[in-house]
Amino acid sequence: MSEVTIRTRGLGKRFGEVTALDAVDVEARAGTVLGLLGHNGAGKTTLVHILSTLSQPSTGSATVAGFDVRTQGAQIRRRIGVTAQHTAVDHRLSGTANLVLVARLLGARPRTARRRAAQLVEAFGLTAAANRPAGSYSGGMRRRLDLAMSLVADPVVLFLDEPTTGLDPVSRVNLWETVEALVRQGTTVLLTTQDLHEADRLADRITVLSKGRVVASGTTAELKSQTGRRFVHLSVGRDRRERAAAALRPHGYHPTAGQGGTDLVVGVDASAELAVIVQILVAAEVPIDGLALSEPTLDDVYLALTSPGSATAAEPGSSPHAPVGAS
Ligand SMILES: Nc1ncnc2c1ncn2[C@@H]1O[C@H](COP(=O)(O)OP(=O)(O)OP(=O)(O)O)[C@@H](O)[C@H]1O
Repeated sequence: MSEVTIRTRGLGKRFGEVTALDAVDVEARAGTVLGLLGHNGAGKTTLVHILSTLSQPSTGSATVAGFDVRTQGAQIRRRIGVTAQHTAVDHRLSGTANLVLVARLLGARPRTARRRAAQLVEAFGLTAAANRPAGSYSGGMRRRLDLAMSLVADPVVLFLDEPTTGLDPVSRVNLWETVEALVRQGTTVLLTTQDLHEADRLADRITVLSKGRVVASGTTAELKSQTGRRFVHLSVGRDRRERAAAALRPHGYHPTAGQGGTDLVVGVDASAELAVIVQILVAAEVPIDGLALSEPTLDDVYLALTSPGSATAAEPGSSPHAPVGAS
């Protein structure tokens, strides 16, 4: 088992009356991506600020790369890279000059700084534009440069705050592949994102924050199974939809209208219920043209965990569908 690179225990942060973080425990192992999800104001930025030593916790403890955020900030700052939502790129300087500047600020000699800048320019596919002012770069190129700038010092831990916001689909995938390559080389990434597809793709483990507290933590598969709900998608023909819904209702199933080729969607707690639903419809003499079982998506999980009255939101995926035969 690889070592733990980020660890918090009972971490709390208060701003006057506001409790931004309350007894937060998170953990990320070396060479993995920890996805941090949560609504606006959930406490994500506060947590990243504490871990990157921009602010001190009110209670609890945290270590990054084995160093204590309260007492060993300088050691931590030497080992981390931060890519924030507002890029650190100086638009007047060229890509190369931005990278050289960062390297020089970190204490590298001019020659070493130029060498590191050249390596990163190449690694991030910016060679052709390296000597142009960064202000002339596309959004995707600027994001790549920003990421390259956070990697000048070869950080052990990388904090990525919504790294692909505003990027086109191809640039997003390119950036994801870059992050995946870094992680394969051993970098630990703390990824804050509102993009659940991004979290699903990149994160090994996910922590969901709500109102400063951890409401769920685990692999995406664990979180998906935690919501406990799967969906049976039935094709029975539009004219038989009513009859099928009426047959299912007395058994405690409340089908909703499907979309596309699906006529009905039924939430189930276990895959085995698929057989039960089929038996009910066969007994009611409703022919089934097609059926499929779908897993909850990370969006479903997130909504179930964070929406107000999340017990009712435990019917993930059903929200877009109108109830059938509300009698
Ligand atoms: N410097 C501060 N002074 C007072 N309150 C603050 C301060 N910083 C954060 N807060 C409060 O702490 C809570 C958590 O904020 P934080 O910025 O960490 O949330 P977030 O999850 O990053 O939100 P977003 O997704 O909108 O960026 C919010 O209620 C916020 O208003």
